[in-house]
Amino acid sequence: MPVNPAHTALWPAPTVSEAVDATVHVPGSKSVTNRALVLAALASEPGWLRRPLRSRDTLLMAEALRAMGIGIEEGVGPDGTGEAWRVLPAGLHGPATVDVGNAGTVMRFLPPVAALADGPVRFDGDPRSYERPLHGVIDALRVLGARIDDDGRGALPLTVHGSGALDGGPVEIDASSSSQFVSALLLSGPRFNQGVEVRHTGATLPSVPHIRMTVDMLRAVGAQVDTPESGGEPNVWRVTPGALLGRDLTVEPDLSNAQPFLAAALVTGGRVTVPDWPARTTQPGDRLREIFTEMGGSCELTDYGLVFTGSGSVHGVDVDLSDVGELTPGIAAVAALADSPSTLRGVAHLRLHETDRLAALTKEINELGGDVTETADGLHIRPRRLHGGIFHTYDDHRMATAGAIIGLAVEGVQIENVATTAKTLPDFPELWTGMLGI
Ligand SMILES: O=C(O)C1=C[C@@H](OP(=O)(O)O)[C@@H](O)[C@H](O)C1
Ligand SMILES: C=C(OP(=O)(O)O)C(=O)O
Repeated sequence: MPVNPAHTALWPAPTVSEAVDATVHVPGSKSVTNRALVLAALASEPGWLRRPLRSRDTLLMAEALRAMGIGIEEGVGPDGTGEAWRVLPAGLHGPATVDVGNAGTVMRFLPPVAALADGPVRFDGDPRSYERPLHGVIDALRVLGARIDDDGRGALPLTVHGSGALDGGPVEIDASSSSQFVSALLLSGPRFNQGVEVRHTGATLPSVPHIRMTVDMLRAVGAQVDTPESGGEPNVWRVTPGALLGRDLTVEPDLSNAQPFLAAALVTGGRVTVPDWPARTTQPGDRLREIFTEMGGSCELTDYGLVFTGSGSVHGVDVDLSDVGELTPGIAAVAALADSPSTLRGVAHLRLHETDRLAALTKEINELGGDVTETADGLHIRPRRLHGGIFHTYDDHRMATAGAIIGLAVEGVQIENVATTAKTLPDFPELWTGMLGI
């Protein structure tokens, strides 16, 4: 297979000797944008998405919905300011083909949508997408009445033979490998004939805030959802069948993508302001206020946004990241530069993310002279003096941003394929050098 030059290109990560002092406008949330697209597509009237994230994952979602017949017009908003997408719901059609890339949200949220289409919808994606868990969605849809052809591994590639409607009803799943199984079934649930009742039977459940995000966004478009938090049984979510409203939704900045910029303030003893940080949010990135404070910074949340200030010292942490797994690479990078060891727990499922993130972080930090060991469910990180070298990224956007954090403090770090950040943050190199005033 020919090697894509972008995949081997090296980006010299800038090193700084002075404290960073910058304001960084972080683009919209991937998780919110892709949920909003699905909900708007399933609504019974047109809707708007303002400040959507425009990245590989969200463009794949938009393209997939278009392939099934939904209108999505990219342009400026009704008041003429800022990017806004108009979503025009329509009957869902097959035959259609969906490229999921390596987007968990696309490969998991769309098979239930495809089950509502009136013909076959073929799903395919990057080689890594074949390895990422999808059995929870496939098995559940079969129980709920869908016909799906796969190669028997419970993974991509596959075809959902939509018949225009799905019975729905109760279903048990083990979502211990991805919270997105639960979110996927809930998002389309209002359009199933009997709604859906999802019962998680596994021993652990990662990324619970992302399930809350799904529930909040469903309720915001008029769905009735019963949850463990609203007095229901533990690990059971129930969605009542019903029409969804078309809304005008403004997407919050992606707080997980704010992480490298906040980390820059922490590592350099500087200050970074992120405008429009929401006062209340279900995004897991909000936990950074607490975790990075424990690691040596301090923060102030104002009407303008979040001001995060480093103290000049970086401390290790012992933290359970099961709720906020996508923050692990960035926390590991900061922990490798700290003045004491760290233990990151509760994230065994990261072995099945964009890459095996526990193995990748261990290997890449150790190749720069670090001392990281994998545990059954996380990492032990003992800081050491690091040196330059190539930081491989394995087509993982968060590996690239983790390498850039280390590069701030360690000369000669070269990030392989920084373009992989386009998955959720296409302007990363420009935002990074802009923050550093380069
Ligand atoms: O629903 C979502 O938007 C996400 C849920 C989480 O997935 P897992 O539960 O598979 O970790 C998270 O890691 C991912 O980045 C986004
Ligand atoms: C795990 C992630 O993405 P995905 O939505 O592809 O699961 C992530 O963004 O860290």
